Amino acid sequence: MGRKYVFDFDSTLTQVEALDVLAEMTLQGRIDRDDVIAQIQEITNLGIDGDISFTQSLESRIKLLKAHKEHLKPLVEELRQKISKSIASNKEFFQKFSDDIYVISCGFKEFIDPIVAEYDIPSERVYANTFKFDEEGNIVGFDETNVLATHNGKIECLKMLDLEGEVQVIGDGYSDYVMREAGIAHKFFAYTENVHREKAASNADHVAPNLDEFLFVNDLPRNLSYPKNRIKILLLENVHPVAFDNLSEDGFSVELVDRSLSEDELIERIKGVHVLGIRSKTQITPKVLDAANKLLVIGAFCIGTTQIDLDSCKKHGIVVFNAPYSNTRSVVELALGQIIMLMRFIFPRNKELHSGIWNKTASNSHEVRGKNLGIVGYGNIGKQLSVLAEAMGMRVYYYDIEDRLALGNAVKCDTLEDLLNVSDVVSLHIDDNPANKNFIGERELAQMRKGAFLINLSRGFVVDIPHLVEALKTKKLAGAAFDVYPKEPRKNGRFESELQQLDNVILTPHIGGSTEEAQRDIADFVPNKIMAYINSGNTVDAVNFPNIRLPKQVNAHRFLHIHENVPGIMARINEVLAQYDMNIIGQYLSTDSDVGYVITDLDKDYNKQVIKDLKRIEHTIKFRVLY
Ligand SMILES: NC(=O)C1=CN([C@@H]2O[C@H](COP(=O)(O)OP(=O)(O)OC[C@H]3O[C@@H](n4cnc5c(N)ncnc54)[C@H](O)[C@@H]3O)[C@@H](O)[C@H]2O)C=CC1
Ligand SMILES: O=C(O)C(=O)COP(=O)(O)O
Repeated sequence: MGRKYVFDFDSTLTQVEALDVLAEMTLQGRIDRDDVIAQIQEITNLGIDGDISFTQSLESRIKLLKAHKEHLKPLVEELRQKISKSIASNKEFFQKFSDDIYVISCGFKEFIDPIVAEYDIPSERVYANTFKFDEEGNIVGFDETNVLATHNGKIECLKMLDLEGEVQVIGDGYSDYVMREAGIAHKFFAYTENVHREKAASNADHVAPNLDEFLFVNDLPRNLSYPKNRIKILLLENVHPVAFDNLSEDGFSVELVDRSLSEDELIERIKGVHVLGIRSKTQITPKVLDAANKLLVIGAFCIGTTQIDLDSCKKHGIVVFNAPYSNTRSVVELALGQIIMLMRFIFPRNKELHSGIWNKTASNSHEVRGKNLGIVGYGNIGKQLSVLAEAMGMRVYYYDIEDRLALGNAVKCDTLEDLLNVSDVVSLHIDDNPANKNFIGERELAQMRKGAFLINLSRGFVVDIPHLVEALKTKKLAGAAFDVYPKEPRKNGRFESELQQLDNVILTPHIGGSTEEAQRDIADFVPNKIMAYINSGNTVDAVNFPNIRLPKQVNAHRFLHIHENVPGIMARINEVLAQYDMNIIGQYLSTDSDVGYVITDLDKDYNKQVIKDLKRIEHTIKFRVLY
């Protein structure tokens, strides 16, 4: 005996409560509009949660509404735009199971019928109230003889229907749950895509954050093979809240942690996590990756990626993205500020004055105009600094191991020594490659001008700190500004460094890229990359993986196969597909020396056994099905 599916309408099939929308329309232009809308919403909620009788709730709302027949057409138009997202994307289910789907709603047939008709639910399977109109077409009441106008009317309604087979109820409210409580329905799915009502959720057999989850649990035809709410995302290190919004709005289950986690903590937390978001502090080691049984992608919500073992990630089929541009401007602005602060000895003056000492002096204070700025590492940050520093009248010299075109009037130095010899300020912007450890050591410090300044906003290990301390103490250098350190704490609290208490040394706690603007931009950039990979397999801009931009696939399944790059895998994949008579409508391959990434788009229906066979192909690292 088949199953029957009983759907609620308001806030389940649509994102909204239709009577609230109607109120917005009818009350337009009235000065007490906001008050009346608030009253209506409150009454709606009281009714849904069963705190007042439904008839009472309906009567009061209709009275406040003052609606007219003519409002119904625009109302339906509006509701059409407000179909719940996962309902709209699973139209096929409604079409295929049309005979088994019912709507039982305490709303009104006048607006429900036209909406659900588009989902192949005919009027005779829609059970709802009907309006009463006066001669002028004003809505003055409702058919009071309808059971759905009474308290717990849904129970009576479903009883009268006397449906055969297992009855499943899908709705957002307690008034839907009561059908299950009364024993007429067999299962109640609390539908939370639009609103989470605790009273319904806590009583439900299953909480369905969307229709994908409901269809998945029942193994029914669906648009997504795996519901997004089952994809777990763990975001560490206090990433900007917009990242949470972006990812949860797309349907993922997102958890936030405001600090970095140690290896042991991460090993504990990473199980079952599909997407991990980190910043510069979290170390992703092979041990962490071994524990990451579900991990598909890591988002570095920063520029640097050496905290991540990129090769191990690749071997595990884990794709890594970063945000290479979002915080560059913020770093540049801080560097500019530090150049001025250092050359004017502002921090020593500031410290003196805070401790009650007035020391007005021009000694050693200089304008930055006409001074030589040496930029080491002429990449995204170095180049921007070059342009802005020239705008302040500085003469820019730069050194890079790669050939980099000079911007403006900047002068390229052939050797680091040339740059160090000529610069009044040296600013380090080389990348976080471990080969850059102690890049500025005793010899390089000796090559700097007497009385020069050193700025490091790149990575702490790039400078040999004991030798720098020596150079500062002996006054070889007149000052330094450091934002990064060889050892940085995982969370806010105590910090110790040999650079503390030195004259004219500005210390900041790795905040070069920590501005609202930069973090906000990263919170869009990285989630977009993550979503593009999870939702369609795109790896454009991945830092450790063959890059591939895929076309949007409509009406097809997409198989993503990651394997070790050894000869013959592609042929094996296609052999398996041929065995199952699968029609390939598109196939894309991208490889690097270690891995191959094959994406195959196929006609709709397929034998599930094919997945097992594809996973069994030797050298397979990961396999995933989309749609
Ligand atoms: N303090 C903070 O909050 C932030 C720090 N950073 C750090 O800033 C640094 C620079 O970032 P981007 O400009 O985006 O990197 P980038 O990759 O665009 O540029 C780095 C440049 O350094 C050059 N380079 C590398 N090693 C070198 C060497 N030994 N000698 C000379 N040149 C060398 C590269 O060829 C490249 O042109 C990175 O280490 C990054 O992690 C980035 C953002 C925020
Ligand atoms: O972007 C980078 O590489 C940085 O150093 C900034 O890191 P953060 O996001 O502040 O941990």
